[in-house]
Amino acid sequence: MNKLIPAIRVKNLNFYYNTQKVLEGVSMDIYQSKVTAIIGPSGCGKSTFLKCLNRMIELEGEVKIEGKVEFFNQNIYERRINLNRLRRQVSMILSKPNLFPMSIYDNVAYGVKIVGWRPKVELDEIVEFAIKDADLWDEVKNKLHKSALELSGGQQQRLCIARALAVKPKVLLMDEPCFGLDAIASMKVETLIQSLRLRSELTMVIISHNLQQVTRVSDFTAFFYSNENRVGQMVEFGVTKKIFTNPLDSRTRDYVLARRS
Ligand SMILES: Nc1ncnc2c1ncn2[C@@H]1O[C@H](COP(=O)(O)OP(=O)(O)OP(=O)(O)O)[C@@H](O)[C@H]1O
Repeated sequence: MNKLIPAIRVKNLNFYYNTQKVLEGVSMDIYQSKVTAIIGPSGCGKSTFLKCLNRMIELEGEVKIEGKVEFFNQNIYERRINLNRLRRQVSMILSKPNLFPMSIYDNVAYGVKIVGWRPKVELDEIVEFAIKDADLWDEVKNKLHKSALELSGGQQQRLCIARALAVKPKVLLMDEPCFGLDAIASMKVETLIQSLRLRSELTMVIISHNLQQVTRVSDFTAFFYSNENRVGQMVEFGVTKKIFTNPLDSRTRDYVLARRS
């Protein structure tokens, strides 16, 4: 394996909703250009953790964060961080597609326009490239000005990915991106993740309950689990193949085996 460079370093992260502690002592590196999967039982704090990586968690209300999250060596919880810039560079794909009620074209152009004015030809090109990057071009090229909400669930999810790609993020956080999709739509999203993994500098973090999918798409896996006080911890992190064939911790082994059988 080539030298691994951390895009994000999480150092001793504790997280609270109000006074309720949800995550404790999470430390891990998320490597550049790799896919890291987060797995674990429901309620162990996977989504919460993901939202801490671009400060989306602060939209959840009264929250407290201790520890550090460094994005290319800068602590994102420092006061002077530009949140809009951070969330463009560390972009989030939710389990339910969250498109705007506007055209396919405008959805993808939206974030690009916020960053700054561009001539129409340039914008057209960015939109086309992003939709091609999201493996959706052939399906939508003749209806770019139709409502994005008329697309199927799987197409909407790939359009969300196109919208994120249009502003050239460094990291893509995906929270169960295939949730609720049928097998074919789910496979298309998975194929897209595979193709982004092969040909780009993009770093991806994906939460999935589908462990078969995790073994197919990820390079590294982190296993989260709630302790006896129902506080989430990262129990084990490693190369995906090792986590699934020879984990160190019995809790990881039990979870991986139970969900495979
Ligand atoms: N906005 C919120 N306010 C208060 N508590 C919350 C909030 N969101 C989540 N929680 C609680 O935090 C804990 C962790 O939730 P989280 O959604 O991060 O877990 P998860 O591992 O992603 O679960 P799942 O696999 O079911 O999506 C749970 O006990 C949950 O009830």
